[in-house]
Amino acid sequence: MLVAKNLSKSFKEVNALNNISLAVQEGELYGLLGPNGAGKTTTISILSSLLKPDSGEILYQGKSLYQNLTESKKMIGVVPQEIALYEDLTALENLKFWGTLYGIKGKELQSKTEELLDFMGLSDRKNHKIKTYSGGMKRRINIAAALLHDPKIVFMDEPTVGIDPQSRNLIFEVIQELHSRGLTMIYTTHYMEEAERLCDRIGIIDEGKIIAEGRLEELKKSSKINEEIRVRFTNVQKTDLSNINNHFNGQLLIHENQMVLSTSQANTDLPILIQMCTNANLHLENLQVKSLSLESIFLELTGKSLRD
Ligand SMILES: Nc1ncnc2c1ncn2[C@@H]1O[C@H](COP(=O)(O)OP(=O)(O)OP(=O)(O)O)[C@@H](O)[C@H]1O
Repeated sequence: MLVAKNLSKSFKEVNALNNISLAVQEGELYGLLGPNGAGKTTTISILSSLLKPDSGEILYQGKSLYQNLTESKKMIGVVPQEIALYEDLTALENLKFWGTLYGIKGKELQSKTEELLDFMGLSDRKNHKIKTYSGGMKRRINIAAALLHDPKIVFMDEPTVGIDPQSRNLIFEVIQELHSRGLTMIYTTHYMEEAERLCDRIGIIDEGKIIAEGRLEELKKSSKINEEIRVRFTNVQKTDLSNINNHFNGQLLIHENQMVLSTSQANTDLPILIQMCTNANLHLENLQVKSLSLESIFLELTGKSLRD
């Protein structure tokens, strides 16, 4: 469906993309996972023709994007990170506005907007102004706007940023339904849980490069580590964990009251860890040994946390 070869892009001295190649099959949900500034938005802006690469090649169904720009654009839908809706218009008016831009008219526009409002579960609110919508509802209309012209491939740029967990689940349901209908999607996120839950295949991107790619099981198999020890403390400061951090150099992630140790030898590391916590007088609230997550794989590959 989509093949991109050796894409590079610089903004003055910032090397935003460095020789990125990827291929997405028809019907696939491909996740681009990476921290802020990794190059996700630049990648999808280039793949969707919003931005020209400095070098590289993009093919849709075997044909060059730029040699078939008009045809290719009809195949592409983009859900931008920023909400692209008029606050003072209703949801229906917004969708009609976007539909007109795509050249959809009359009865077709009417039925398409109604169908998408229904699909997004927002028919009963269609005549309310966008400014009365919650963040999650705006996101759903933003997704609907990208689907009006029946694209074959849709790019979604961090569609769950800044919304509550319930709205996030509704958006996941929408994406899973679109996936089951066979839509090809590229989904960017810096939340590893989303990539794990939704995506068929994941490309891990950092500093403008894809540093690992594959299905979740493949990524896990290729990693040297295989387990995570997750410890939640009742109350802990980063400095309380400095001895533990020094001992397990480079294997530890710390977020607020939680610490995650990535290891290939949980049997040996677990007793040492518990002993060190006892010595430091730390109160454990919860302890789990789990199989590897994407976050630990990212730590192993880059030496840093996805959330930095
Ligand atoms: N128009 C621009 N001008 C200058 N620098 C830019 C521009 N767009 C992106 N960059 C830089 O390119 C790099 C990649 O940015 P990009 O927005 O693609 O990352 P991202 O992974 O999407 O991050 P985020 O999750 O924060 O959106 C960053 O260093 C960013 O500052």
